Amino acid sequence: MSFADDMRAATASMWDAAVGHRFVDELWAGTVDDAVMARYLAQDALFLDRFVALLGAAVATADRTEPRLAIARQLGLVAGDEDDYFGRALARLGATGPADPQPATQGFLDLMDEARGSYADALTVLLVAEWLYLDWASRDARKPDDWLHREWIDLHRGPAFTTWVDLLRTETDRIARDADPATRERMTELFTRAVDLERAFFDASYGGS
Ligand SMILES: Cc1ncc(CO)c(N)n1
Repeated sequence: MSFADDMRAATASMWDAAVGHRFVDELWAGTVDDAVMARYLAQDALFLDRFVALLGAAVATADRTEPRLAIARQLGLVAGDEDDYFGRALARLGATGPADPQPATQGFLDLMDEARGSYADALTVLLVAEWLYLDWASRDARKPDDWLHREWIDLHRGPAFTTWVDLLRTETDRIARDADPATRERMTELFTRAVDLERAFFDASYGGS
């Protein structure tokens, strides 16, 4: 197994708890309560801001042109199409102004700030965020009718998004292959923290932390 696969296998129970979360089930069914969706998206708007900074750090620290350009293109999509969804979704849900970060969100902001220091660290956190979302969004099921739910699924699935996650996985494996044991250990620690936070982030949408 590759390094990325090993890290995922090591976190399987928490990974599966996030991918199979009640929020994901309700999103697919189109039954997420508007208050839950509003809480989730308001927190995710805070996440997205720092996620764009993390993508920028990966653009800056990549050691090859090809991945640097691929990451830059994805940064453009997040700052474009995805930001457009947020604007429409939060307006429809009546969200006013930026939210205060809940503990899971703050945990992610801190993790992303830490991970900006090196390509290895940035890649690892990007990989979890995108791979785990690809996983829950790739269910083979009928999509919900309401654009609020359907578009959030569509932003995280399909051939282009799958290619993007493949690149993150390939890059993570390449960097880990050449890295010293301390770096690999640090990558594993960041990966595990990120998976835990993904689960906690979904929980928080229901008023937990
Ligand atoms: C919390 C969270 N994790 C991952 C993604 C997708 O990158 C997102 N939008 N929000």
